[in-house]
Parts: sequence; C-alpha cells; structure tokens
Amino acid sequence: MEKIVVKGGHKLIGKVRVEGAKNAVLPVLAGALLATKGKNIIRDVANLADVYTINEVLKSLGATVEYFPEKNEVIIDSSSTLSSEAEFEYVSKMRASILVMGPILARNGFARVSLPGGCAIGSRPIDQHLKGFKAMGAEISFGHGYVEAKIDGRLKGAKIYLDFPSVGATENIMSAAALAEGTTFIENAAREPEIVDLANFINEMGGRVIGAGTDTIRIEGVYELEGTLHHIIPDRIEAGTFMVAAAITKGDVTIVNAIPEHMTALIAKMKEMGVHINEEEDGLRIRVDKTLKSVDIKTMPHPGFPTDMQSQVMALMLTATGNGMITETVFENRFMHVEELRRMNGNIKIDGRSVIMQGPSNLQGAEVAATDLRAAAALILAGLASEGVTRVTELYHLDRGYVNFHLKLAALGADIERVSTESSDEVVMQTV
Ligand SMILES: CC(=O)N[C@H]1[C@@H](OP(=O)(O)OP(=O)(O)OC[C@H]2O[C@@H](n3ccc(=O)[nH]c3=O)[C@H](O)[C@@H]2O)O[C@H](CO)[C@@H](O)[C@@H]1O
Ligand SMILES: C=C(OP(=O)(O)O)C(=O)O
Repeated sequence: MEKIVVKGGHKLIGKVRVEGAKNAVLPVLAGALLATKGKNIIRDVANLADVYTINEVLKSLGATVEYFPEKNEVIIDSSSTLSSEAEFEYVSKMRASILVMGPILARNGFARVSLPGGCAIGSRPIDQHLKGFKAMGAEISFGHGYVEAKIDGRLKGAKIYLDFPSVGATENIMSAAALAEGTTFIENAAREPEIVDLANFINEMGGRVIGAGTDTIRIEGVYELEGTLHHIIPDRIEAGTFMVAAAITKGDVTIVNAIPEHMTALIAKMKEMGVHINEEEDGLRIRVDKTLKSVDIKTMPHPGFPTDMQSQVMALMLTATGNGMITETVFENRFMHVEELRRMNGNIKIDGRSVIMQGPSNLQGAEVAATDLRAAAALILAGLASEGVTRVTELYHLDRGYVNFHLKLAALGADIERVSTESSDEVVMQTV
C-alpha cells in the first residue's frame, strides 16, 4: 500500500505549472474515434491513470494508440473498422469510458457499452446521453448490465433539450451529432471550458460545431472527419487545487499555465475570503497575509462554482474564521470526505445537501483515507495546514487526476513524501 505523508506548518512559496486538463483529454481521446481518415495527434496530455484507461478502451475498440508520456502526446489511428463494444472492465474503472458511445454509434450504427453505475459521489445515471441518441433515431435497449444503441443508416439531426446541463451528455451527443445527417441542436447544454475544447477539436477534424460555451450548441453533421493536431486546455481544477494549497499555508505561489477566465467563480470566492489573487506576467499569483474569513458557496454547473473544487475549498474554509456553508447541488453524495476531515478535528456538520463549518478548526494530523479523486487532494491540503503528521491512503484516486502532486507540493516547500508500506517500514517512493 502507498501513502502520502505530510507534515503541516510550511508556507508554500514559488511557481507551479499545471498540466493539460483531465476532463478535456478524456472526451477528446474518445472523440478521436470519429476520424475515419488520417491520424489524430493530441498534445498537452497529462500523464494520468485515466489517460492510460481511455487509451486501453480505444485499443480494445480496434484503434491504434501510441502514447508518449514524456512528450505528453497521444497519436490515434482509428481509420480501420472499429468494434462496437466497450466492456465492463474499462467502464467500471472510469465512468468517462461512456464517452466512446456517441462516436461508436455514429460510426458503426451500433454501440454496446457497459452501464457505468454509480460511484462514491453519486448515482450518476446516463439517461440524458441516451435521450439524445434516441432523439437522433437510435433504438435503446438494456440487458446483462449493458446498454445498446442501434440505428439503421446514419443518426439524424434533432433538437435535444437536456433536463440538466450534463457535461458528459453534452459531449457524447455533440460527438455523435458531428457525423449525423442534418443539424442537431443541444439546448440547456453544459458550458464548461472542456465542452469548448471538444467542439474545437471536432471542428479541427472538419466538423461544424457552433455555439459551444453557450447553452445552445448547433452541430451540422458532416459525412466524414479526418485526423488533426490538437492541444488540450490547461486543467482548471488542478490550478484551483494549487490556489487552495497556496492559500491554506498562507503562502505566495504563482500558477503557470492557468486560464483565469476558466476559474471566475473560484477566484471570486477566494477573494471574498481574503486571498490576494493577481494576474501577473508569468501566471496567476496567490498570496495570503491575513486570517481568512468563511463564506457561503453553492456548487453549480459552469460558470457556477465547480463541484470538483468543493472538497478542496472545504479544507480551506476549515482554516478560516466565522461560519461558512457549502451546498452541493451537482452530485447528491459528494460529502464522503467530511468524515475524514472530522478525523482531522475539522468542525463540520452535514445538514442535507449542505455542510456547515464553524472556524477556524484546530486541524490535527491523522490517518485518513481518500474517498474520491478530489477528496484525496482535499485531505492532503488539510494536512498542509495541520499540526503534526497526516497520512493519506487510497492514492489510486489521486493518480486518476493529478500528476506528481506530492512532488509539485514539495518543490513549493511542503514537507511531503509518498511512501510504500509493504512492510512495517515506510519506504520513500520518490523524492524531489
Ligand atoms: C470526465 C469528466 O469530465 N468528469 C466531470 C463531468 O462528469 P459527468 O459528465 O459525469 O457529470 P454530469 O455533468 O453529466 O453530471 C452532473 C449531474 O447530472 C446528473 N446526470 C448526468 C447525466 C445524465 O444522463 N443524467 C443525470 O442525471 C449526474 O448524476 C450528476 O448529478 O462533469 C462533472 C460536473 O461538473 C464533474 O464533476 C466531473 O469531473
Ligand atoms: C468527478 C471527477 O471525475 P470523473 O467524472 O472522471 O469521476 C473529478 O474529476 O473530480
């Protein structure tokens, strides 16, 4: 078993560079399957466990995938005939595997994908994805834990209103519609920057997607798409996580490669807490020189406050004075980290879909377990501000979404290491 061991009490100072976005690269790599000619070259690909998983899914479908992690590049050739089935093995490991369904259905007229099921943060159904495929003429059926979509000939353009601006449904429908006959409108579409990145990628392949980033996306279907060169946008959640790391240690950190326009809600709320945030020539500078004050936050679809920053900001709020409330509206069960933060002496109460904090808590190092990807980051962040030593386990969650998280924090001055605990001794895995 591996653990991250962090000793609190060190201010973080310096510069850190963020990687390409996990939530942009996964739909783009799935969308690469739309190309029936040429090769797709995808750059600024972060070296994440989820990237290995999606690459395995693409290979299992018959695409040729060359991955050069040292160059942050993936080359995909999907020009030969592809299989139509995404198996349980991959979908159960990573829900975003469902994003191959749109491209496969559009290309093959048939797709069979393992039902993703729920996870630690909520039930996460895919009814909105399927509603879109159905509106485009597909017949949907379920059996043996799989969902199947089938169409005679090509998918047909349609007007699709999403009941909720689901990120995955918008991406899956947009990809499918790229090769459909006629024009598709997605109304109440998700507006996340990652949606815009996927739309840009489809257009670079020769597609016609208009309006991504607004709540109505128009997709004029084309007959074929061709491989292209695409650069993935920077990871706004990794950037936000380092913003919290700087603030929670009352440090002074410049985040290189962040796009502030992708993080307006987070920047606004952190400023409201008293964090100094300035756009400087070399990046986004985060500085704290006083005690922070608690605020109220509600997670919302973009451009609202991102649910993927909820747990990290909760850790920060525990160090602030006064009463603060965080309300989670996107996922119904994204509070598993609360119990772990309580074990670190966090003063938090759950009240329905909200948590109430009375701060500042006198955070104390403890043995804690990550319950999901962002919870892993939040517990490490809390450890940076705790008295004594925190040990965080279940690091496979962290590796899904952060590259060398502990090394980046150590380079900023954190006392942190990743150890293997095969025997009773802790063996340091990597040092700076
Ligand atoms: C790989 C990726 O990009 N993951 C992100 C994506 O996940 P994902 O695409 O799964 O998130 P969605 O926006 O689809 O889900 C948001 C909410 O809508 C519900 N829903 C979704 C689809 C559907 O068909 N029916 C339905 O009810 C979900 O259960 C959830 O409560 O957006 C989330 C919300 O910003 C982020 O937390 C994830 O990090
Ligand atoms: C919830 C997340 O990702 P996924 O949708 O891949 O589980 C996340 O990135 O925080």
